Amino acid sequence: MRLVKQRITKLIKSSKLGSGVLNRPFTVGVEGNIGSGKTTFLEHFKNHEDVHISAEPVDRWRNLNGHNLLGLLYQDPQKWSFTFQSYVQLTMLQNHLNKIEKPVNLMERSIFSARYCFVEKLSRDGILSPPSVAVIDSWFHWITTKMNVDVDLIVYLRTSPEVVYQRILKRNRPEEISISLDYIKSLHELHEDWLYHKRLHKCPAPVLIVDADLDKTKIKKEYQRWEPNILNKKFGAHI
Ligand SMILES: Nc1ncnc2c1ncn2[C@@H]1O[C@H](COP(=O)(O)OP(=O)(O)OP(=O)(O)O)[C@@H](O)[C@H]1O
Ligand SMILES: Nc1nc(=O)c2ncn([C@H]3C[C@H](O)[C@@H](CO)O3)c2[nH]1
Repeated sequence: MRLVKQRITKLIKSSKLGSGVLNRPFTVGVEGNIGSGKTTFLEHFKNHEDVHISAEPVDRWRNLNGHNLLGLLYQDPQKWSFTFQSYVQLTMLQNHLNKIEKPVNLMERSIFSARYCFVEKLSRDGILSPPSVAVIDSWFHWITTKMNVDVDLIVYLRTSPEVVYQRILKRNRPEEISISLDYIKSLHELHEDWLYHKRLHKCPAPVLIVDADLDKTKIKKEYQRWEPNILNKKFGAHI
């Protein structure tokens, strides 16, 4: 309760731009590796009257004025990763700032995982050059200090790389045919450092850990276990 009080006080004191401080719903960031089940998790909540789903804007990344930026990224990351990350940062910012009427906003990923997991990976691999990372970071810093992109809770769909890799193969998204198990393992370690060990970048909110390796037949109970924390409309009740 003390933590919630602190966050409400921070919201009231915060003079951030963006959607204002008191008309922001209880915002939950659903994070996890590729194929960890984020979309499936959101499906579980999508018919709840108090919940708005902010899906990851993958369709926009696959068609920006006819350009499939996601496809270009995976075909030639050296050439297209800056272009792609620039557009990811814009579209995720738009998701954060969307005017939501409902008390709970469930976001699929966030501006934070784009920076702390994906950009981090591209930077460490030397695919994004230091000047490119510096530009992305400059935008990220301005956005996260001047705009109201706060998240109140993170749900981390924690998985094993081998499990999600099989799911990705089975789902067979055309752009993802070049994804390797090594890439999935690296993204897993970055999620773990950020959300489990909390030794990478600062964590923007408390983290709930969901065992997302559980198969579809068993995972519903795991989702239901966390409903009270996620449907925390008391927090968002003031909008
Ligand atoms: N618990 C589960 N058990 C088995 N298969 C699952 C489970 N959750 C999701 N899947 C399957 O794995 C694939 C990826 O699931 P989903 O699209 O929900 O993941 P995601 O995290 O949204 O992926 P991405 O990061 O690529 O958007 C889908 O084919 C889905 O049906
Ligand atoms: N490079 C990169 N940066 C991001 O910020 C990012 N966010 C998501 N993705 C990829 C993962 C899935 O293939 C697909 C759907 O999540 O998009 C990203 N890829």
